Amino acid sequence: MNLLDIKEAEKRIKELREQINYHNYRYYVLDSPEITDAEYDKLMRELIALEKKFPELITPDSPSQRVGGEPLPYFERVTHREPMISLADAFDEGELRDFHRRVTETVGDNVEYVVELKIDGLAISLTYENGLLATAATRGDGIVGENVTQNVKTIKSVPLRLRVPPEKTPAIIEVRGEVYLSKEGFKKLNEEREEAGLAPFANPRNAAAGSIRQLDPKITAQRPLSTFMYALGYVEGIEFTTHLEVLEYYKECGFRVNEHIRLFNNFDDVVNYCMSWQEKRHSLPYEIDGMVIKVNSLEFQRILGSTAKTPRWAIAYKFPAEQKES
Ligand SMILES: NC(=O)c1cc2c(N)ncc(C(N)=O)c2s1
Repeated sequence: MNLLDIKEAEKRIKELREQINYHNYRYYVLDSPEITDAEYDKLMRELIALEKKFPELITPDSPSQRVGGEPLPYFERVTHREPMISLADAFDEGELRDFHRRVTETVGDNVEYVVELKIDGLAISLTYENGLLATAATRGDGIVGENVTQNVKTIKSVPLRLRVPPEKTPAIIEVRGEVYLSKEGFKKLNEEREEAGLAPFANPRNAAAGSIRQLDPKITAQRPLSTFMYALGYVEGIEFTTHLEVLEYYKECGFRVNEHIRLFNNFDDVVNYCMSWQEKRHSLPYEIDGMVIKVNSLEFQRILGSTAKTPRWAIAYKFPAEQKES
């Protein structure tokens, strides 16, 4: 095997890695593939064959590294650099307006809010070091979570490397969001479980949690999990001034960010938007259990701070429980 072979292989492996990562991004993040599954599989087969021949050329962001390794005996614990907060709940319009009044008493009337859907899945924290996915952890108790990196790497909407240029790549960033199963994916999974004589999952949230907290990544890899990223944890090497900027940056990085996120500068619109989703949510392809309202300015978030348990700059509006069809 002469030096030329290895140099040629290295060039071709880099090309294939970038092409396949791009096509994963197109299919799983933008939901608009450019090639057929057969063409994608062909690229994957060529990459795996080349990496088999030249294992020293395998890199951590190679799409071949997504398919899980051996089952783990247990999950290691991970301490979040920045705690994962839990939100206070508002159950009606009055409680929403109380939140707004408390905010304006502290930062004044000129405040913008970002309003987002509250995805009914499992919270996750992804730590990228110099642009590479280093650790994925569950929320746990907010301070310490479980290391589920091998499982999260099987989720194709999670980039193994941030899709931004080096000058926009932070040394460290904790990207937070939700892993979820679509209503369709949940239904199909439960049909498979019933056929296999296994107990069905009660709801998509339990199914997502059960799929991520699997010790065997090959089982996780078979589950149609997806993600929406929506919050920032610890970050080093990049500055943001608003929450909306963080979400725009996440899109540049190649994360899935929910399309129904809106910015409002008056609270009546916030309330109307939240109420409008009480019925509309039934037409969504995934489950939500409410809305999340956040002060957009990160400076105002710092001024408002947090109570012992929850931020003063955000609140969850929970939809009233529905009568289950009997
Ligand atoms: N516990 C939390 O802080 C959050 C939980 C959730 C959730 N389940 N879905 C969406 C958001 C969001 N868009 O911010 C948040 S924030």
